[in-house]
Amino acid sequence: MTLVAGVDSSTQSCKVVIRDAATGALLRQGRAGHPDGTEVHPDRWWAALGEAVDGAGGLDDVAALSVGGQQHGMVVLDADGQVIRPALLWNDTRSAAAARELVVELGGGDEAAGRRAWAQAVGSVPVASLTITKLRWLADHEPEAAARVAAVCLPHDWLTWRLSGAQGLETLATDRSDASGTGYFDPVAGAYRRDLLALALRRSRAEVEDIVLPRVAGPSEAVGRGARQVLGRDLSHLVLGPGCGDNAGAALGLGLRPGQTSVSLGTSGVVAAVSATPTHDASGLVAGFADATGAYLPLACTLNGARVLDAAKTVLGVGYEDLDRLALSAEPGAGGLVHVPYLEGERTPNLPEATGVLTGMTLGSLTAANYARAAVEGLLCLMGACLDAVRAQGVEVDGVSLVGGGARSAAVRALAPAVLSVGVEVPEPGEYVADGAAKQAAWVLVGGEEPPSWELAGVERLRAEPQPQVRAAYDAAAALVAGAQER
Ligand SMILES: Nc1ncnc2c1ncn2[C@@H]1O[C@H](COP(=O)(O)OP(=O)(O)O)[C@@H](O)[C@H]1O
Ligand SMILES: O=C(CO)[C@@H](O)[C@H](O)COP(=O)(O)O
Repeated sequence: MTLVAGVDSSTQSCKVVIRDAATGALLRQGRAGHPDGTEVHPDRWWAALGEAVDGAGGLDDVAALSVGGQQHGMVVLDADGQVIRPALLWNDTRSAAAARELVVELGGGDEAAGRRAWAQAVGSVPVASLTITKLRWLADHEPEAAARVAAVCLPHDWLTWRLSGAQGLETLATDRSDASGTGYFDPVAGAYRRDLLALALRRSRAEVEDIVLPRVAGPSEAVGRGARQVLGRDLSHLVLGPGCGDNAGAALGLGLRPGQTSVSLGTSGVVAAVSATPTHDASGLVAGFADATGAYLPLACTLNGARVLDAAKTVLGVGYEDLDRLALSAEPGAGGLVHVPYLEGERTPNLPEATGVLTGMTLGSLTAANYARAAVEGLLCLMGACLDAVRAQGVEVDGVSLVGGGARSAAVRALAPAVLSVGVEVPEPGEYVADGAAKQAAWVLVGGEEPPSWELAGVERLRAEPQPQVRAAYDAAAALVAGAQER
């Protein structure tokens, strides 16, 4: 039996799965936590990877490995390959002003023109999550650090590079899905836009010529082998795949085909659809990313995902099961209580400075059950708005696959079809990003035009009468928050 490994180095943890390359059967897995915070030194991901590999029983019998990872994190390296400063993660909003500046600058002073220009150039309008806005922040706030930048890469690129022994900056490699989240890669042309990198760093095009950007490998291309002495092991037998951004990894793990959509409730909330054609959404709600197979992955991502549930359970002083029980004991609409859960600011819609609100509070409505229900409904309505944004890009959505840690919530699963007004399929709880990375590793080994097709186990199919009134109440409350931000 040939074994492959897939890694998901996500915001909150690192997960490793080991699967049979031929059938996809899960053989072993491991996991280790990442530190909290929106700024993390990559060494912490490396340590967690080592721990998760140990938990998965090591890699001695594994033939190939790919790394999927949280997108956009800015990893800057000096000429010796040393990390210059802790990585700024996708959910770090300090570059919100930089994002606004970059939009206006590319539009020659006109914001609307700037939005169109960015959407056309790289498929996405910069928001604080994208790597490019973090580079502008670095240039403006830490110019000495910016001056030392010899290479820029992403979390998954850096981990793959370390596994290969970090043999010089020119051996850095990435894939099209993660490159498309930088803001300086055009996924349609398949080429970096160094002019935009120069704009971000406030340098001329010639001055950024020598900055190393990872080579963008093909979807099933090997990018090297493991090093002889790394993570305390000999990994020289290991073929390394190009890896991918976590959302593209989830799409690959789920086996999504063009026209199929996922809703992921991890740290972020993500609606992503595999598409044969690219999108260029000048509103900025939908990012025009690439997938991990050569197609596209229009995607709407929120800063607020499953941690909305964590916050509700902390407020109520209960565990996940009791939160679910409370939420399911309340009526649809939570007695008029509406929670707009912008607890970390928000990216979709782009309101980085916003805070969450709870409206409709009366002596009658303000119960633990209604609050629990409002938290679940609010999170799902936020995802519903993302679904609408993706639909507005011409993507037909008549059903979704629900994944991520938040899909473990019985209340989320039960309310999703009614609040989202679509059929919902919930595959068995699992690590679909790591599974996608493992599938990519198998594809690297066997080759061919298409990734291997592995059977998905135990898909639950959920249908319910739509409850548009829940979404209407949410939209009204969300409009109040947006209005307050504009003033
Ligand atoms: N039983 C559960 N009910 C609700 N949420 C859960 C449950 N188990 C885990 N979670 C949520 O899953 C989240 C982590 O999901 P995960 O997809 O692993 O995130 P990430 O990939 O961003 O690290 C936690 O924030 C937690 O809220
Ligand atoms: O920023 C995005 C996508 O654009 C996020 O989806 C990150 O990729 C983090 O993902 P999770 O840790 O929530 O899976």
